Amino acid sequence: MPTYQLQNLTVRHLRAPSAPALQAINLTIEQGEQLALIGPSGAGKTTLLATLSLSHKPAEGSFHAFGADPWALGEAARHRLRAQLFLAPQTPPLPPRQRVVTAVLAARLPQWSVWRALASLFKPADPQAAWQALSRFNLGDKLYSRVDRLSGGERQRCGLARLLLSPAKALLVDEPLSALDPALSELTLTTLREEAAARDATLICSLHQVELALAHFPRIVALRNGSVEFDLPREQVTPQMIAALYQGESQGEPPAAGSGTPHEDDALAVKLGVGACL
Ligand SMILES: Nc1ncnc2c1ncn2[C@@H]1O[C@H](COP(=O)(O)OP(=O)(O)OP(=O)(O)O)[C@@H](O)[C@H]1O
Repeated sequence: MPTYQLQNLTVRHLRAPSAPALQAINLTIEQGEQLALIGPSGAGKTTLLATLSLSHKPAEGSFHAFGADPWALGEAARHRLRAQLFLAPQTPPLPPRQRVVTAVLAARLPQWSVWRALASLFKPADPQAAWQALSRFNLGDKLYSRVDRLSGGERQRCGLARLLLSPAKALLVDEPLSALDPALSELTLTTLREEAAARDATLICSLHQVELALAHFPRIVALRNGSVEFDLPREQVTPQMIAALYQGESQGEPPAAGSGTPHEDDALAVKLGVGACL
C-alpha cells in the first residue's frame, strides 16, 4: 500500500482562496521511498508537506494516506493516522524556556499517558534516548541546555532529533539545512536517510540545495507555481530542467536552457539551485 496517493489535488490557503497554493497534483509515493521536493520560493513545497501531514484539508481532488482518506475519517481516527506522520518544520516550534532533553522527548507524547507526559516535564523519562538522538546530529552536549540558548542551526537539529524519537512511518522534513554549514548538511541528510531506511519509513524532504537533493535522493519532485514541473529519478534530471525550474527566480534572466556548452549549463543550474535559497 502506498504511503500517499494524490490525484488532481488542489489546496488553497484560507487567506488566499482565489490563488491555489497547489493545483492538480498527482503523486503516488510508496512506503520506504525517499524523495526530495525542489522548486523556487513560493512553489508550494511547504504547503505540500503540510498537506501530507494532514495540516491542510485539500479543496479538491483525492488524497489518501496509508490507504485511508483522512478527511473522511472521524476526528479520533484521523488523530491516529496523524501519529504515523511526522512533520519537521523549517523552524521547529520548541518552547523557548524548555530544556533540550524535554523538547526532544516530547516526540513521544502521543505514545504516553497524560501522567507520564506530565512527569517527564519534571524528570525526563528517557534522557539516554534523547542524548542518542541528539548525538546523531552532533548535538549531544546540548542535552540539558535551554532551547532559547541554542543557535538557529542547533534548534533546527534539535527538531530533527525529535523526529528520530517519533515512531512515524512517514517523515516529512521542510528545508532542514537552511541554518546548517556544508558538513552538518551532509551529516543531517545522511542521518535522515539512514533512519528512514532502518525503519522502512517514507522520507520526503524539501530542499533548496539542488546539488544535495540530487546527491542524496533517488527521486526528485520539482514544484513550480503550485504544480508538479517534473517527477523523475535523479538520473533523468538534467541541468536544463533545473535551469528552467528556477528561471526568473535569480537576479537577471538566465540564458535559455541548453544554449551554453554542457559545462556552462551545468554551472548555471548549480548556481540557480543554490542561489534560490539565498
Ligand atoms: N498562510 C498562508 N496564507 C496565504 N497564502 C500562503 C500561506 N502560506 C503560503 N502561502 C502561499 O502559498 C504559495 C506556496 O507557498 P509555500 O510556502 O508552500 O512555498 P514554498 O515552496 O515552501 O516556498 P519557500 O521555498 O519560500 O519556503 C505561495 O504563493 C505563498 O505565498
